[in-house]
Amino acid sequence: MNLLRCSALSKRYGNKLALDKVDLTLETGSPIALVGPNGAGKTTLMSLLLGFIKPSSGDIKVFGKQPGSTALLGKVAALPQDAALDPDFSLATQLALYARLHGFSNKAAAREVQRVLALVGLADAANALPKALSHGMSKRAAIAQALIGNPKLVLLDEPTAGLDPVNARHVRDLVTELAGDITFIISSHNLEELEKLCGKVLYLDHGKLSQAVDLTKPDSQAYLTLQMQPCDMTALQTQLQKLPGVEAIQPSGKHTLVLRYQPEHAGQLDIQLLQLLQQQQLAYRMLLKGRTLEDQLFS
Ligand SMILES: Nc1ncnc2c1ncn2[C@@H]1O[C@H](COP(=O)(O)OP(=O)(O)OP(=O)(O)O)[C@@H](O)[C@H]1O
Repeated sequence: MNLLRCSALSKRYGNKLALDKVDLTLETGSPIALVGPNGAGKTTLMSLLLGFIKPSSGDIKVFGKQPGSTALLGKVAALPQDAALDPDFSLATQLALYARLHGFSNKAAAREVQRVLALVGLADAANALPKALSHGMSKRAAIAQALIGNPKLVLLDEPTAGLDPVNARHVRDLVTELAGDITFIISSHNLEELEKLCGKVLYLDHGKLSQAVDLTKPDSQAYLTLQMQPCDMTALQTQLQKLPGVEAIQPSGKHTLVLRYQPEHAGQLDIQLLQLLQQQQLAYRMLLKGRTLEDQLFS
């Protein structure tokens, strides 16, 4: 199903061009990452998707409709980065109010609150005040708010920023669990996390959509990423270069090498590489077919 279609979408604030003729078509499905340096235009694109602001020129359609139109009411939701509930009213009271605003009756709103709180693992905290919640619980409560009414598209802005590893994982698991019913667009600077969660990565830079990486497809060229235990990386690189089919080797970080090879060698190269490490009595930490998202975007 078509999720989003932008054609020559531009947004200008005064003389600042925040989005510059973005053409983009996205289908519903696995989570989509939106990455790019500070000021690249990510929040602007999210705000356009939600209908909070209007394009300066070009066109944008979400599920075939104009963002902000009544046809999209309840279908599109967002978790802003600094989302916060009123500290002094219980979760149940506030979420019920949001559910009422979505058109639920009093009774249905109470059921909806229970449903979304259970989804985020906060069923027991319905009567808690937001000021009594940990940062991780507050984030989950804000996600619960975004899930009211069963939206089909949910935009998450830095959903795990500032969370400890356990709570961050909880949020990631939640997104993975819900991704069958909801398409998520996640804006984040955490590439490792996005790699775990997303099927597609959009890279914005200076308002232009400069790359779109499909993580569900193998790298178009053949790569292996080898992460070693500390060893003489220069000597290892010389050895690896001699393996049949290896075209180029690029260091990536202190103990990691990215090998580009001729695709016809895909069947044997990883085995030959492991044999070489065994002969040399070298220990590796990880051997990955393909490249990390960071290497795909920046090398
Ligand atoms: N209301 C505004 N008025 C003027 N300029 C703005 C406004 N909002 C954003 N900008 C500018 O537009 C550009 C894109 O901003 P945007 O917030 O969309 O980037 P971003 O990719 O979300 O950045 P970050 O990663 O820092 O959140 C920036 O140069 C920013 O300064």
